[in-house]
Amino acid sequence: MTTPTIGVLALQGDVREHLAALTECGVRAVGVRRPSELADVDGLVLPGGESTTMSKLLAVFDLLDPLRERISGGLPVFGSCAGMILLASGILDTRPDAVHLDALDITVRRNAFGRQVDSFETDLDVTGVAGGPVRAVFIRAPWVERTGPDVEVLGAVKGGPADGRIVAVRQGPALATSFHPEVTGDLRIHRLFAEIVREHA
Ligand SMILES: NC(=O)CC[C@H](N)C(=O)O
Repeated sequence: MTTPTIGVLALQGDVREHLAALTECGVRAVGVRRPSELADVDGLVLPGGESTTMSKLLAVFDLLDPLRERISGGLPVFGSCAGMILLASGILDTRPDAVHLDALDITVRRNAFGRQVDSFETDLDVTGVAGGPVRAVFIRAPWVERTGPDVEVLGAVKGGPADGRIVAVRQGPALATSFHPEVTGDLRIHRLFAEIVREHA
């Protein structure tokens, strides 16, 4: 395949950081705000930010139906933090009208790590990521409370009050992390996603 084009949903959240990380991975990285832009990408990153705000903006920007269609057509997607929440099939502790895109057969709990530890960092082994643990940065992050039979658990917290909580998952072309790989300068998660995009092209 020629260089894949990977979009970053650019409605809200840490769009620039994902665009920079993807560009460093050698793919063409573009912001996606319109259905025509969505139609042109080989994969899409849903960034961290605020999932209920992004839910509303998806509808305002007429992206909800086209995005659902592309996901059911097998578009590779990577959601980090709020992006993971949007990709889930079930969401706990959210607004009743929050959007779930059903790309992953998981139930997530929003803001699961609690207020005292709203933000923290830890080292995490991630299946499929070679070269040692990933530095995982959690910012008012969700965790995964249920995984369906087709979901592969790629990473879970080790130690502390959240020991064993699932924070990285994959189901076919859909990848999600509770944490923010775009803020650490470690490109391995973005490279993994770029590989998934190439495989599915
Ligand atoms: N850093 C993040 O993406 C936080 C997610 C946010 N707590 C939400 O519920 O959408």
